[in-house]
Amino acid sequence: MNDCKLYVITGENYHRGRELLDVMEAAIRGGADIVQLRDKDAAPAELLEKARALRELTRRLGVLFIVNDHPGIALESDADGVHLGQDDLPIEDARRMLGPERIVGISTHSIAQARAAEKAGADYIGVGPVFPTGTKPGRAAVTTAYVAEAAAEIRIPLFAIGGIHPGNADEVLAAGAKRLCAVSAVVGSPDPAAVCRDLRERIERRWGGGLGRGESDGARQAATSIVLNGRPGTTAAATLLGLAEELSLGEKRVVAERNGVVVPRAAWPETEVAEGDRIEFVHFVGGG
Ligand SMILES: Cc1ncc(COP(=O)(O)OP(=O)(O)O)c(N)n1
Ligand SMILES: Cc1ncsc1CCOP(=O)(O)O
Ligand SMILES: [Mg+2]
Repeated sequence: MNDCKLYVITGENYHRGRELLDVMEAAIRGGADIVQLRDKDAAPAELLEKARALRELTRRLGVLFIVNDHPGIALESDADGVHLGQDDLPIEDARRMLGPERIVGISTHSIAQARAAEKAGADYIGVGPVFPTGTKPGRAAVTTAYVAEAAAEIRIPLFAIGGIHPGNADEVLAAGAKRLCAVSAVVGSPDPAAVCRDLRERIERRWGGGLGRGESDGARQAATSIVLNGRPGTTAAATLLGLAEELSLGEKRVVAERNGVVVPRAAWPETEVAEGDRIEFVHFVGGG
């Protein structure tokens, strides 16, 4: 998940009658590369149904999918991971439930919480709310001072969150955040794709666009620029198999195309991923 830059969280109160999947697909097509299902109102069965639908969408479009608050739903929907709050299940317990491969992220509101999260093995932290926000009413803003403090010290990826929109994103990036997260600015917009494009461009203008997969915040690895499922990106993978594994697709029923030609799975290990390749992974749907 190290190369994820723009995290978009669902917020159906903001969707203005639009379908959840349509809004989130627009966000992903605009540049969101990690998506979270956050729904405080849905009953468990409805939440699971939404999680499964978002899992299918995110897999088809090649982005990560996280479930807020509910490790059990994350497992049942085969999500990539779970996001925990400070008052939720401890990281160690979530890790035991989800195993070493899935992502466990946690909200932090102070440098002490960030240090504890890193020590406990979190894969990423949320840092916020940076600004006051109607999505978390009554929660004090941590300000960009905490963003700067965390960015200077914490080695796992951090996503700045809370009241972030194109008009203030540069301030958050200038404080040291390399990754942004938003709810209302994206899903409340009539054009979620345009807002995501704007936020992504700001991130890339500040930090560069070629952050490779597997890169830690401290060290850049060699990266190959490719177009993956229609979106420009980079990979550190040398082969199609490596790329599929990076995307957690190694075991999945997907068809791969490289530059318009279908590549049989048996040939993935020796099919090199080269600069400028157009690669599509298509989720295989259907029975029989
Ligand atoms: C990426 C990200 N960061 C922070 C949060 C907030 O989580 P939490 O503090 O548990 O609050 P709720 O979202 O559960 O209201 C998040 N969901 N995602
Ligand atoms: C869930 C959450 N956690 C900290 S701030 C926040 C809300 C972010 O929503 P918005 O981007 O609409 O301010
Ligand atoms: Mg929570």
